[in-house]
Amino acid sequence: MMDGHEVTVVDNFFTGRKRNVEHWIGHENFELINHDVVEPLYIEVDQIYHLASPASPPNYMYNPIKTLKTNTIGTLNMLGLAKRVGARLLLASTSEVYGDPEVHPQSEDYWGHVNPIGPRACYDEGKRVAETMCYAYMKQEGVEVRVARIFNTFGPRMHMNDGRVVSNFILQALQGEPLTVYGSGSQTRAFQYVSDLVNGLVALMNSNVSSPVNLGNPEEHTILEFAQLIKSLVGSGSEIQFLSEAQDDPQKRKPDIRKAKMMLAWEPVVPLEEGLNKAIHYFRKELEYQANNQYIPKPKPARIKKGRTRHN
Ligand SMILES: O=c1ccn([C@@H]2O[C@H](COP(=O)(O)OP(=O)(O)O[C@H]3OC[C@@H](O)[C@H](O)[C@H]3O)[C@@H](O)[C@H]2O)c(=O)[nH]1
Repeated sequence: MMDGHEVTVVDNFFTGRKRNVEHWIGHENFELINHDVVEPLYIEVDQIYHLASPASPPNYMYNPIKTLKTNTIGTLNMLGLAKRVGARLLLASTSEVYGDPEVHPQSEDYWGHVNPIGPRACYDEGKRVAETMCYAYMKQEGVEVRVARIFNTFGPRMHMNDGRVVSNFILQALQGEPLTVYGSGSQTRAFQYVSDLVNGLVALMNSNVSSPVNLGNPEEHTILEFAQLIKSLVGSGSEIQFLSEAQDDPQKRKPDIRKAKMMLAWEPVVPLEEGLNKAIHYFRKELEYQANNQYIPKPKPARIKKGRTRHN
């Protein structure tokens, strides 16, 4: 929008929030449509960033059929729209297409290790078939596609109830609650800050790279290290609580980003601690906002019925 593009945001608000975009309402380049991509959409566009789908494991497992419909029927609808109007489509795919990987770090040519009938399948298999659909439309119909395999990402405007590890740990640390580590905490992840991802998505969309590209920050830590780091950045006295491990939880994950560096001249630039401090600041404000804006329904005054005689 700041570059002069007209942007139409399409959201069914299943996990999104109007408050995340309300500051743009009224801007001449901005439009917001309340729509679910599982239904067809007829608009005129040049580029489609197909980001729809819950991405947090508790959210996508909450309604697996809906997650599957969004990633299959929703992707078909968006590819159909791209074909009709001659638009380029960028699919937000995921590091979860690599499953619980046997190759480390994960590069784009790794086919993955996914349980097709496990609890995560609605999302990881959903995204895998979404990629398949993109390349079928490219080959058969000539639709221009871009596929970003997005690794763990965090930042301001994540939902308080998102359920992913960074927002959970920050909120727990801020409220003095125990930080919930699933399993031993020896599993690893590498987290990128949201602005790095956005720059990567725009670079990929406007590149000529049609094959999948990993977008992530390769700085890898164990989940226990994340818990300790967040505790110390918040200055929290919270305990660390070990809970049972999540089923099919990938044990190691770290992106190989050589392709993005070479073909998009992109790499993450926001250091982990700087990004975490921004997210901590955001959630601190959110907790204050919530405390000051609790909706407490007032008791209704008794209704006085007019024009009726009361019979005892
Ligand atoms: O409170 C928590 C939450 C999560 N975890 C652990 O922290 C790790 C990361 O979990 P998250 O839920 O944040 O994210 P995951 O890596 O499992 O999945 C994510 O992968 C990449 C993206 O496609 C998605 O954002 C999401 O599916 C897991 O090992 C999980 O078990 C905790 O220890 N405690």
